[in-house]
Amino acid sequence: MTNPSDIVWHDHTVDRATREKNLAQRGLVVWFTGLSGCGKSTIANELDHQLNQRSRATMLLDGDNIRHGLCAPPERLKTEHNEAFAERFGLGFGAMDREENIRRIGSVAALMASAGLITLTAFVSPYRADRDRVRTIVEAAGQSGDFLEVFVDTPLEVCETRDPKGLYKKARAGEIKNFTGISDPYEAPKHAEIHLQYRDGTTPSDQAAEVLQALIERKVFL
Ligand SMILES: Nc1ncnc2c1ncn2[C@@H]1O[C@H](COP(=O)(O)OS(=O)(=O)O)[C@@H](OP(=O)(O)O)[C@H]1O
Ligand SMILES: Nc1ncnc2c1ncn2[C@@H]1O[C@H](COP(=O)(O)OP(=O)(O)O)[C@@H](O)[C@H]1O
Repeated sequence: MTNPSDIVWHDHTVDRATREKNLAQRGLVVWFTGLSGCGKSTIANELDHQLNQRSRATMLLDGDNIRHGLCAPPERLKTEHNEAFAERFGLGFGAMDREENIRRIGSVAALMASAGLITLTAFVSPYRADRDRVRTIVEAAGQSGDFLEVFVDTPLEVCETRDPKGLYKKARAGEIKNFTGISDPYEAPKHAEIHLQYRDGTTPSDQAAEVLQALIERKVFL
């Protein structure tokens, strides 16, 4: 057994305040959550673009991309590791696998925020407890207000009509199990800092601008 007290935190000469001063901004995590197809990736990508037009230092972590590496499924890990390794560390979509997925991403996002980056994340993250745990990790590494939850509140019917990857069709046909909104739960945030309510005709750019405005109001950068 590893005794956690044998692993000691090492403080670095270049601290967070120095990194933030050099970047002229505050590091934080902007956490997009919502159903598949609600617009998380599209809006976060547009916000990333709007921030970079203002010369801000950012990073975007996106569910589909992270599941190609850090949080790959067992089937993908099997090509480079043995079966036992792939089964132990590969992640699917059961509740415990999603919990570990969000834990890993939350830790990475907290490190990025500590580097002074405006860190955007786009994950379904359906469980409130998992998101709240990330909030705690991020705020413990920095300060209260370093975690902004953005609820992309697009109704299931709209997401299913969009079905950009054809996944709802497969889920309805029973070809995908544990599909959020169809055969798996989604726990909506109760106190999201930013609530992007669906309105017909509102563009991803409009919704990204709403989040950008919230960052400006919070003086994340000057
Ligand atoms: N069963 C099931 N449920 C939900 N989503 C599924 C599932 N299987 C595959 N996909 C695709 O994987 C993307 C979700 O990955 P995440 O890492 O964001 O999920 S989670 O936060 O761990 O719940 C999700 O991406 P988005 O559509 O961008 O949300 C889907 O494309
Ligand atoms: N206002 C909007 N905001 C976000 N996406 C929208 C909007 N209107 C239409 N869309 C479309 O909906 C789809 C959302 O897909 P995506 O961003 O991948 O969602 P998610 O990452 O939540 O699964 C895209 O095809 C996008 O073009």
